[in-house]
Amino acid sequence: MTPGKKLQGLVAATVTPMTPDGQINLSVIRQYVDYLVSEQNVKNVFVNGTTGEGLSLNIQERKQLAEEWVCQGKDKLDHVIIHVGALSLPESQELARHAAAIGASAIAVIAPFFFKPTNKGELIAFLQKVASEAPAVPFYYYHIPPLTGVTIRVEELLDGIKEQIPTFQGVKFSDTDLLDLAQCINKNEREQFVFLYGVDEQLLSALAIGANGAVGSTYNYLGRKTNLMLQAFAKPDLALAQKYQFLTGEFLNFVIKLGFGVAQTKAVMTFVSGIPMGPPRLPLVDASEEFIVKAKAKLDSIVWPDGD
Ligand SMILES: CC(=O)N[C@@H]([C@@H](O)[C@H](O)[C@H](O)CO)[C@@H](O)CC(=O)C(=O)O
Repeated sequence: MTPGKKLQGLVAATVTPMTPDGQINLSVIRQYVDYLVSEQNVKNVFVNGTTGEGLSLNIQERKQLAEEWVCQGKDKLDHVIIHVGALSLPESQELARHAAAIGASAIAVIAPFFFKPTNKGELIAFLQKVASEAPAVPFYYYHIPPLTGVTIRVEELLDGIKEQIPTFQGVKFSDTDLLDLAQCINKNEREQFVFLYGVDEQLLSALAIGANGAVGSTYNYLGRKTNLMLQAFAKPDLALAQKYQFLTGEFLNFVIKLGFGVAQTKAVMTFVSGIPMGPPRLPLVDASEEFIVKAKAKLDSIVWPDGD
């Protein structure tokens, strides 16, 4: 890992490999790291998040996964961000201390979503209690209202947050409310915070507004293509960047209509990378054979601007 290197560009929201009988499968993580770096040109990972089924794992499993990613990512990955959010504050704090002890690059925390914070003060109080357990580790708020139901606007959250959470580094913004994102970026005049966008099918819009990078599930297997979109945007060659966004959108639009979530991401990642990611954990169920056949045919049919 590269301490001090600014987090930008793509971050793969990793899936959690599992054995056919549903145990976490640490043995393929080394291969997974090598695949992301060499085949997808992605050198940052977000572990135990939504795609990683973090909230469906027990504390022990989450710690083992965090350790394996940090260990295998050493000298290969730039950033290993560990999601340590949990419904129970002491569990979240324990995971934060653990992430700090193993040398994670950063931690992130989702809003608690059973008993939900109802205002900014309650949410910040929870985040602060977790962040303070890892006082030397950069901290990200993981905003994903479609799943948490916590809709407190990030723009509001940012005011004065650094005073309460000195390690606050930025936001993983997994929402379609680009007005909120734009207001956050507009407030970030001194560029002290990092905004990583989490809705892969509309990343280009977020880049135009000023997002620094992205965390998402598709960067596991479309990282190389999305990196080409980032390059085109930076050039700037907007028409080329749009072409990449339209094509990833075409794939996602197709699979979303079939029913697309973490189980399906595991299946796609398995057939694209050749690494067995295994089944998801209940209540999620395996992607159907029909889904796999159709998704593979769709992905194979796409002709990318780089000729692939
Ligand atoms: C709801 C959801 O799973 N969103 C994904 C996206 O990458 C999503 O899979 C993609 O945009 C396709 O819809 C990420 O934001 C989640 C994520 O980064 C994570 O796993 O922590």
